[in-house]
Amino acid sequence: MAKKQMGLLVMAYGTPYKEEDLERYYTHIRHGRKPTDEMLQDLRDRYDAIGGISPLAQITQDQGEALANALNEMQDDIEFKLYLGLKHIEPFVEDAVEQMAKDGIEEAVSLVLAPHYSTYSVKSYNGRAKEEAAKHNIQISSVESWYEAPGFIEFWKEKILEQYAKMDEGEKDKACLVVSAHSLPMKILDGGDPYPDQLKKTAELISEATGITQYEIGWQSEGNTPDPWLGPDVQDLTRDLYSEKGYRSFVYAPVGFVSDHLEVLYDNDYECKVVCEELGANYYRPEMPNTHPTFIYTLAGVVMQKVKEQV
Ligand SMILES: CC1=C(CCC(=O)O)c2cc3nc(cc4[nH]c(cc5[nH]c(cc1n2)c(C)c5CCC(=O)O)c(CCC(=O)O)c4C)C(CCC(=O)O)=C3C
Ligand SMILES: [Fe+2]
Repeated sequence: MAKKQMGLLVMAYGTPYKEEDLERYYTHIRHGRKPTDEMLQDLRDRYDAIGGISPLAQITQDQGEALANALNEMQDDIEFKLYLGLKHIEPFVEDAVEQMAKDGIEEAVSLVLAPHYSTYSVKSYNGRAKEEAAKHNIQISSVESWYEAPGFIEFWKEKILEQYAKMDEGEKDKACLVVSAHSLPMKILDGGDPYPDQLKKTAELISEATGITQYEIGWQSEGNTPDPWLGPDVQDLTRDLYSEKGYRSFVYAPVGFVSDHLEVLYDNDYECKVVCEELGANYYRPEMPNTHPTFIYTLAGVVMQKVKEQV
């Protein structure tokens, strides 16, 4: 029997491919408003600090391919065909859906490479995908979140414990795990957005799995806008925990992200590290999921479950 063809729409934030892309990328993030020269320079400096451009473009591509391969390996009924759709640079989410239509795809499943659901992130990705899909009569079923998938927790457990294994017992007693995600404007809370509760749940599950009870939730990478953003910011949190709870080692687990990219390589590995150095505390940051098999097979399981719900 011929395999059924299904589109696999993998969506992610996107990043500049080369330095010249920076301005139009930032302008897209700002809903079409050009950043000032100062804002642009500030962003350029941050990319320069991580080596010029972000490794994210390649990692997203690799994650998509690894996921499609895993899905095609684990079952014989469906042939998944990968389409990458990005939020802020080409191939945009709409480009990916249009390509599906050109390829004759009638049915697809979509997944955002971000574990927690928010109106600002996952909802907007899936909304854009569905709007374009409707124009082409493509049926898309969308995974909405996977922040409590056992394999996802298992991945973080392994990587966090790898860091704790570097400490002696005395250091562990004064160590704090900082579980974080990208901050969002506080106005998301008005609509009852589940984002903060989902992060809390991920943190609780990691605590249960690792046995680490000294943990805190923080927010990071907040945007350059006048709105109030969800806090505490991980840098302020680090200072407060140092002085109020006596912690001397900090293990940062930015579980709202899945790749090595600017928000981790700069906001954690540079900014949080500087705070730790100023305080005289130890800085640790577990490896990100990237294309780790535990992570990829977890996503494959989540996608298959969504596909099965549809039949
Ligand atoms: C929820 C969320 C995620 C996680 C979920 C998901 O992945 O979808 C995420 C991820 C990412 N965000 C990224 C990059 C940026 N985000 C920005 C700005 C903003 N992000 C926001 C939200 C999120 N962002 C928001 C509400 C703004 C303010 C917009 C405004 O101004 O109204 C800016 C502008 C400058 C600045 O504010 O820093 C940049 C450069 C990169 C790529 C890094 C790389 O290239 O390696 C990644 C993975
Ligand atoms: Fe962002």
